[in-house]
Amino acid sequence: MMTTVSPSAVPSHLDDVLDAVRRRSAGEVVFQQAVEEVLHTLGPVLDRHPEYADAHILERLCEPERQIMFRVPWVDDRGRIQVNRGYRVEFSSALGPYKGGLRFHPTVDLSVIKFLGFEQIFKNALTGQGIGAGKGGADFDPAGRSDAEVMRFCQSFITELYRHLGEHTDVPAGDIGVGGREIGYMFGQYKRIVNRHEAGVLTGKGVGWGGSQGRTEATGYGTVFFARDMLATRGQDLTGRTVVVSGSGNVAIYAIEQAHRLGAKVVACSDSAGHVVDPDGIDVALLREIKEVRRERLSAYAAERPSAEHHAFGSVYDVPCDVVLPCATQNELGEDHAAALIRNGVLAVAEGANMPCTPGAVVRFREAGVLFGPGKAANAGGVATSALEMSQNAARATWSRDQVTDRLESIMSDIHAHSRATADAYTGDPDDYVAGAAIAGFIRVADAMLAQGIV
Ligand SMILES: NC(=O)c1ccc[n+]([C@@H]2O[C@H](COP(=O)([O-])OP(=O)(O)OC[C@H]3O[C@@H](n4cnc5c(N)ncnc54)[C@H](O)[C@@H]3O)[C@@H](O)[C@H]2O)c1
Repeated sequence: MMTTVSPSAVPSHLDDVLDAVRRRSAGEVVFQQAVEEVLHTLGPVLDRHPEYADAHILERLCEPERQIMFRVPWVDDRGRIQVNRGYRVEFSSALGPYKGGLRFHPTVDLSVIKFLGFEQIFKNALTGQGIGAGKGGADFDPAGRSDAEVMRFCQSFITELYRHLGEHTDVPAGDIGVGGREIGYMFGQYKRIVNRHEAGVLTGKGVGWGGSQGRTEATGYGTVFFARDMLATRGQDLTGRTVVVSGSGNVAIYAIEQAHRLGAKVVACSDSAGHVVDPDGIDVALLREIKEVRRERLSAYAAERPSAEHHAFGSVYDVPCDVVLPCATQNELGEDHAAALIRNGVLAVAEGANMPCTPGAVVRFREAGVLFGPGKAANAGGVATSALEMSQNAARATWSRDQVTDRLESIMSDIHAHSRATADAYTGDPDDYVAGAAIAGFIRVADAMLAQGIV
């Protein structure tokens, strides 16, 4: 029998859920952080909708539908046997097939994959498309590995994971360390095993063989559209603004490109070995050549660009700017960084990465009146465009780059408007995008779960 949770009992209900997560997922620090961030925003919605608590929606959402962990053995170029650990956490299929990227990075563990999968639930719901939520990856480090080693790793990884995938079941994409090259190797092995050219099983494919125009650029472009829309609420725009971007991978590169298109100047970006400051504006063609083709460090950028300086120490967030786009990794922007950015007059922060700002940094930005766009909303353009890729695959259709970018722009505007309106309706503060994005995503998933019964 279900218990009835009255509004006055909501805070203790949230505490109970959080306590259970902490107990069951002991030691999974970033997963707990992601759950706490969402749960802290949900009080007002549970007050108004006791049916969600009565149906134990939160208890169910915090427990993945399925967690898969597996051995990934492979042979390196010197003939030595290597063993990595692979993961796929299938969090929620309430809105569609599990959907979310694969991350290949030495820091990957179950906690990291669960935090990313949990975030994906609300982000994917917010896009308004028919996609559930999942995330996966491995503690494999592609840095310094030859193409042949990366191929053998990807083949071994998918030889185990393929049985859990399918265009109606679970559809992975890229994330840190997984780009077009890795998706190609994994798709090839999947096709070989199942003997079907099932284009919709992975997104981020090459444009010539089932990929969508504009998918590579979508996350970075979408983050900049979101920043532009936030600024517009204060009668401001990006023209002539100084921007700092962290990271120099897929999301960062195309955020820089779109920021330049909209009239801003990006003066700094980073990688895990330092950052570059380029007062003339980052040269995107050179950055792409160094990062996407040569796969070198940012120091190579500074060596070839007279206006740029490379800093192996210090932080990219010490560089004065109007807008900051953290596009590297989780918890990379802490309270001290936020304080430095605020001192230097930052107006807006849009998270291209997932959870790059620590909870303390978010509080600082909000208290200082800085516009803050959380990753769930600001970086949803990537997965939204992955869903467009799935639509094209299902229809055996190919859309033009302009069609895809126009759709992306309108999806990002809808996410922005919906997050803002939801924040206003539940907290009375339309600028509270953190609450607005989480609540809007939560309501869509919760309503689907109520309709689908206890599963
Ligand atoms: N690729 C997508 O479509 C997508 C979509 C939504 C969110 N994201 C998120 O965006 C972020 C970046 O993903 P990506 O796809 O660009 O990966 P990527 O591998 O292409 O790039 C990651 C970048 O971050 C840098 N980096 C990693 N750790 C760092 C550190 N500690 N300090 C500074 N730089 C560091 C790397 O050097 C690299 O430049 C991740 O948080 C990812 O989850 C990606």
